[in-house]
Amino acid sequence: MPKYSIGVDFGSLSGRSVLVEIGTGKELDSCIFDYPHAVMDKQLPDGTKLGVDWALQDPQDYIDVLSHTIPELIKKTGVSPDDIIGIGTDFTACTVLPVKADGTPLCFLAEYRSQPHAYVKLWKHHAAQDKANQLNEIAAKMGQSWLHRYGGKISSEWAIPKIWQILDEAPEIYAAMDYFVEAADWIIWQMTGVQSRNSCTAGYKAMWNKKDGYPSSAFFKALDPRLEDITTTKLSCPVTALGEKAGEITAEMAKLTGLNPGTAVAIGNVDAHVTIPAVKIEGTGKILGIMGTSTCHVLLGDEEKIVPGMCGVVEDGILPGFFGYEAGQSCVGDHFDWFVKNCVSSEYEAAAKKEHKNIHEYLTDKAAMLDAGESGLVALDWWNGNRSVLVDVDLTGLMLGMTLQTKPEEMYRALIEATAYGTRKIIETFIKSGVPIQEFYASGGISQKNAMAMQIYADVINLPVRIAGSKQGPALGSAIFGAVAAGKTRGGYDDIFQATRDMGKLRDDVYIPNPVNVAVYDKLYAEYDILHDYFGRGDNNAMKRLKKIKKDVIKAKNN
Ligand SMILES: Nc1ncnc2c1ncn2[C@@H]1O[C@H](COP(=O)(O)OP(=O)(O)O)[C@@H](O)[C@H]1O
Ligand SMILES: O=C(CO)[C@@H](O)[C@@H](O)COP(=O)(O)O
Repeated sequence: MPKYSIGVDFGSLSGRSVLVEIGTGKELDSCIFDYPHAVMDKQLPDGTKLGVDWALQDPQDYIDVLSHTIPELIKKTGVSPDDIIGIGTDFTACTVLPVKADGTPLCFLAEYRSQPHAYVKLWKHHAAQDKANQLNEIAAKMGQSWLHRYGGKISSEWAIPKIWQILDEAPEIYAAMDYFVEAADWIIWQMTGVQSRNSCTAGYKAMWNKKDGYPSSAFFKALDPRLEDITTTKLSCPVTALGEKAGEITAEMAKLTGLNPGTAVAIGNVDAHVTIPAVKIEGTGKILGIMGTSTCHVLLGDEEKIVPGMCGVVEDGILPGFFGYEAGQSCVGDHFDWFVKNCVSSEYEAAAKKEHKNIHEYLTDKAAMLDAGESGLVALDWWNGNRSVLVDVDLTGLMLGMTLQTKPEEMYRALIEATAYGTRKIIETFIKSGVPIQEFYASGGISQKNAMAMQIYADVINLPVRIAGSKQGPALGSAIFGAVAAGKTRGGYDDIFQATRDMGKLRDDVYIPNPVNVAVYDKLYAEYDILHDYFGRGDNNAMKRLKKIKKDVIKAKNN
């Protein structure tokens, strides 16, 4: 009798569950649940206004993903819960929330319902940039040795800038929280009844290291004396390595999901990192881009190398025995989404409808008729800041070369190309720093939906591009970890590498660079490079000045 594992992928706007056969990786079915509160970036449900660059979520939506998708999956597939032996989950990160000692989120308590700082701060909450700047300055001044593991700069997306923002702006929330936890770990807590912290988010997002632990209390004290004991209070909890079992489904969670109590639950994981086994990567030289709303790049290395502007290098941070590297682009599909929502005429909308295409497909088909370089456009991919290699969320978008003849499909293509240039910058930085890369693997929505974009990536980075065999890369990866949590004696695996070989999937087709396009894109990339350094490395801080003017005006308007 085959055994099964469930993988649940908690994305930025929805959660997806997939039921997978252990041993083959065959996906029987999947279910999706859109978060009712989506991303709160303007106001809370009661109308409380949020500031510029805020992005919050309501953790009830995560529980609703489990209670909707898992029973539906069991019903649709007809698989008996007796044969579902494991479950794994992955989350966006750093997506963090303040909770009480029993795991209750502060935002569930009536007294904090109108307090923005009581909610989940989503990974793309960028309002703690001033804290990140101060942290980076102090860490550099104090010669903190861990800073190099994060490419020399901590991002405002991460845990410490976010909790420091709470301490500064809402000290009562800081005092009221017993723990500050990643949503990746909170959901595991809800499922098993036990708190755990996974090595991936602790390592990449909270500066924890397998050998050295967290930065010293002297460092936290230098940030703010009130943070001195943070690692033994709000962050305290032993860190567990990926691939371990976190616990088992509780009776209460069994009632909610239809799973059997006692089903093995894998330790929490991150949507990008968890996808490595899903695409059969079990060694070095292959960089994986999870291309959706944003792109996260993950890669295995044999040694710890210092790579400027990477998000981090964490020992065992992706697979045991390797140094896991992460880099990323804060906005990829979001660029295209912004464009189709704001810059396409009703004439185009109507034409797309007539051809029974969605607007992305319509624009892509038109853009695919163009040759590389034909539009005369070049864009910077910073509509949501720059995560790597500049690590600066205050950078903004730019498109150069527009004329009265410029068409929407040309701009759409220029935005796709810009994200490919951003990826090339990241790849070149890794290679220059001694981390070898020979192939690009792609997973996530865009890798499945847009063949033109994938060919552009192959041409811009001049590397073969391989595509994930599953439309649900992260969820499949989570299910693989779920099978490992169950263990061999229950019908799963003891070894993540064997599970990867058996259950990971890649498509047979490969995008091979076209030499004619490679030559044109080399020239365009040279232009991108000049603009990248001019606007991104301080020669011209116009983007920051504009943002400052905007913030001041909005603040005055709201007062
Ligand atoms: N055909 C397409 N070509 C390019 N981008 C697309 C296309 N269809 C949707 N997108 C973009 O893909 C993103 C969603 O990616 P997906 O992987 O499904 O979600 P998530 O990042 O939330 O996991 C959106 O930002 C959307 O703009
Ligand atoms: O930053 C990370 C992982 O480190 C991602 O979780 C974050 O970019 C969100 O990814 P999505 O684009 O929503 O899939």
